[in-house]
Amino acid sequence: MFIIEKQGTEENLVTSLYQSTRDDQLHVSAKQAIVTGFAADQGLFVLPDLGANPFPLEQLAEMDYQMIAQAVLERLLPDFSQAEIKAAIAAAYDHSFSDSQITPLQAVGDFQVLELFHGPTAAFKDVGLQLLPQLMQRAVATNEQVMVLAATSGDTGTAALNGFRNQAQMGVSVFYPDGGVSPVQQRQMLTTTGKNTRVAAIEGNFDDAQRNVKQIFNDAKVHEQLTAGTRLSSANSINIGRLIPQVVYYFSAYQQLLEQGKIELGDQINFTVPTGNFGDVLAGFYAKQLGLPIKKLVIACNQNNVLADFWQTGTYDRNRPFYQTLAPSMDIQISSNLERLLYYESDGDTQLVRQLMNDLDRQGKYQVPATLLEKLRHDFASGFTTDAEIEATILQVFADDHYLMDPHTATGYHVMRQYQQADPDTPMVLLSTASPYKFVDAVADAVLGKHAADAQATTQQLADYTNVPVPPALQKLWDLTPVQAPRLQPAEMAEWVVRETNEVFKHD
Ligand SMILES: N[C@@H](CCOP(=O)(O)O)C(=O)O
Repeated sequence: MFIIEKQGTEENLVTSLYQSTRDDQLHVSAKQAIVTGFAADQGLFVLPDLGANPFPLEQLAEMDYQMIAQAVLERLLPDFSQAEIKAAIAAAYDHSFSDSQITPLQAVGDFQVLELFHGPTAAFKDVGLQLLPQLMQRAVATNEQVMVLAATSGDTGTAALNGFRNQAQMGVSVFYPDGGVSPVQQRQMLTTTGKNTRVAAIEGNFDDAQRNVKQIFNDAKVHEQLTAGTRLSSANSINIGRLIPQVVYYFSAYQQLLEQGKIELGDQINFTVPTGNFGDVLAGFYAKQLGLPIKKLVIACNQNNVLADFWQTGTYDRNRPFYQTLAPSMDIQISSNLERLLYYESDGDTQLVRQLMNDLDRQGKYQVPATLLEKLRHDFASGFTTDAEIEATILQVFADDHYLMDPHTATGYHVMRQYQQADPDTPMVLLSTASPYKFVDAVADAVLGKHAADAQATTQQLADYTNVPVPPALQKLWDLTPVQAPRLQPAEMAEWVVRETNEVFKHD
């Protein structure tokens, strides 16, 4: 079916094709999948056989981050040449991360934290969004231009703006829920500007923003009004080019555990992953399919615990109250990437996936067959953390281990400890998704019992008290002048995209 094999030449002659999760006849190449972002039938692009060409695990101990990335991308993006992948990786990671390991693994007390926040915007999204523009640049036709849309609950927005800012042939438009992101996240977005960047606040939550962005991709009227040669794509993890770079840090974590002598090659390990849109934890599933010895991926939700309930009951039901929590980047009820997992765990049953997604659209819920639920439970466990537990966790971990966690990482920590009661012996890695200074109010409330009226003052107080350094990008935030973001109704987004996209590309 799909041949994923190197031919020994610089040119990658592979013919594998991506397809939609909802239609096995809708085929595209990896490059098309990245430039398009989202399938025409509203499905997500998937490479059907992830395990066809396993990662060379026996070589992992000798690899640095860039080499691991090369091996992962060659397997998952088969129509990119080795040279294209190498150049994209170098451009993405050689200078923009403050740690040479890119995603360093820290031992904290009796557990390991994979720190994913050493990129330019201090969140894990940088890992994908430093590389996606480089991949897109090598995939887009020379006579075309791409406006990349991002719905954000805080972190994706800034990382997308930073990654795509001033990239030739590309623009980026970000939609964030008004009042639904932290003050630091908002300021980051409003100060990360370039001539091809646009930001708008929307009246609604992340799900409203994401739903409308998805509609815009396949809105014929929008496409008719765009300047000729303009395409739309996505900076969210629905874009396979955003998700695949995240697979790399699972291998990197394993490599660092080997290097530190904490495991031997072949040992199974667990990961706990705070997740909202399901991209981060799905990347772990991809790593497992490529051969990484992962026993369990533990999904950590905040009070918006639709995923935890799903794993409990087999029913995904978004008909429930939407909470604004202390972990706002995970304030999401429609976890888009779960669709990809349903595709893989049902052995590529596109008809079933289409049916479930139709149920979700029409009734706001779906139920999976018992056999599928069993498979999901085999690979994943789940749990959730309330705001009160997030605060208590931040305080406790700081008091016990002098490690300062952001609220999303604390969400993960709490669920990780619950899970470890059932499996205390398998080595566990907790993914830390963002710098605590992106959520200073919540972190200061937990550690200091209060926060100041403005986030800059709180940042200083927290840094003085904890001695944990503020990432440079967040330190200089307060010297920059924010732009004013328009406030849109979700129904106004399409018209705004047309107008701003044509404006961005009018001189190209
Ligand atoms: N949590 C994100 C929003 C959606 O996630 P993504 O991984 O699909 O971009 C955010 O903080 O913006």
